[in-house]
Amino acid sequence: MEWSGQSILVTGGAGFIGSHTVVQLLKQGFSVSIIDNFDNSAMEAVNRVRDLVGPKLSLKLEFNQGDLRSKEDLENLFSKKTFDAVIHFAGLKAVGESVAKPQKYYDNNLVGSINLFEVMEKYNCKKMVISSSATVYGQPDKMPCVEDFKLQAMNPYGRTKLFLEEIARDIQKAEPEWRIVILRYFNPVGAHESGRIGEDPRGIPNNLMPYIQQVAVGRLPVLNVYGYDYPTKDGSAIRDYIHVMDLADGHIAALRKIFTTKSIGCTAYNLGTGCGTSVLEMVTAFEKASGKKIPVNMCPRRPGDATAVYASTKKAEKELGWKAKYGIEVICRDQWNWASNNPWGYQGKPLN
Ligand SMILES: NC(=O)c1ccc[n+]([C@@H]2O[C@H](COP(=O)([O-])OP(=O)(O)OC[C@H]3O[C@@H](n4cnc5c(N)ncnc54)[C@H](O)[C@@H]3O)[C@@H](O)[C@H]2O)c1
Ligand SMILES: O=c1ccn([C@@H]2O[C@H](COP(=O)(O)OP(=O)(O)O[C@H]3O[C@H](CO)[C@H](O)[C@H](O)[C@H]3O)[C@@H](O)[C@H]2O)c(=O)[nH]1
Repeated sequence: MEWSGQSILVTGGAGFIGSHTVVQLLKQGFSVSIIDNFDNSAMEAVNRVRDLVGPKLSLKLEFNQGDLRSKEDLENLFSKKTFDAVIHFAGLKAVGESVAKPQKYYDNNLVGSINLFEVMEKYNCKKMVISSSATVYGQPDKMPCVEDFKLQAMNPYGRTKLFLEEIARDIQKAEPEWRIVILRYFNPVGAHESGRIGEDPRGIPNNLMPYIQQVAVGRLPVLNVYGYDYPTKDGSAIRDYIHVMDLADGHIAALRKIFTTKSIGCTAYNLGTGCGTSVLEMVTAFEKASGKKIPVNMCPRRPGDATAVYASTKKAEKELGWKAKYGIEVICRDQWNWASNNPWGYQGKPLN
């Protein structure tokens, strides 16, 4: 079967990873429909995706404001158009908020996903790429994380990802016609090389890179480094930071696999680089890329954080033919390009 030129529904396509993936999908010749409720994104991101791909490819992009928790919104979409596959990004992702408001996370991430499965089944669209996370490995005793490790969630957000994976496996087992690829992202960072689209979190960022970025542009005074007594080379924790454009290409590789492999079943792949970088190494790399000093405040460990998490990349390399191209220098260069051109994100100026 041909695997490009088809019609793809992207849930959460206005968000950070979704917007970058939509650019790559359009460039590869796919037609794209987005559904997003702007819970954590803005129309400006979609407008900029259109600018980046140009007027001709923009004709192949359709935006629908809608919520996966509303079956009516999904019915409206599927009854009007035939989709060859769905890439499912839509979801809430803040670990701390999920601990404080677990129902909100189960409702949004699981009810929304179950609605999506039901409507896809009804309209006989049974090919899907799902966003999961390295968080489903919990705190493994061995590194790198291999796809067949025991899965274990540490908080409500992580449980929504783990349950979503299990739901997908059960549905595919019951109805073998489904072809599903689950992608477990490690730490997605960086931005499109144009500096036009990037990550724009609401409120004070929880994650390292957006926080460093906001210190560099003067929105925040100092970076709190959570943990300086880990058993690592410099005492700070280690993660596998992956460029969002590498991730976007990983989704194209997953689609190719789905369209060309009848027997794919429901298969999970790590999307990471296989390289670990410490918090302090990342600070130094960002200072070098930006020419800005990032003041740091050494703090106690953040509860629930692991010492070191990085991916085994062998399965994705072998079976998807995909490998990350970019390291932390390019990540920091592109993140700084986005930050310096858009110090206040898509809103353009501080919100009062
Ligand atoms: N960024 C990360 O660190 C990371 C790591 C691992 C996994 N993930 C997963 O990848 C996916 C994408 O993450 P992201 O970083 O692009 O997040 P994001 O918040 O930037 O994008 C998610 C998008 O989904 C939309 N959305 C949320 N709930 C919705 C709903 N019910 N209906 C319609 N739209 C809805 C939001 O408005 C947003 O545009 C998420 O499922 C997330 O859990 C992200
Ligand atoms: O202001 C900050 C923010 C983070 N960190 C440290 O930086 C490292 C990375 O933290 P992030 O919050 O950026 O990322 P995590 O690895 O904790 O988790 C992220 O990536 C995971 C996948 O591995 C999950 O998807 C999770 O939901 C997502 O938040 C951690 O050691 C953390 O303690 C700081 O020192 N200061």
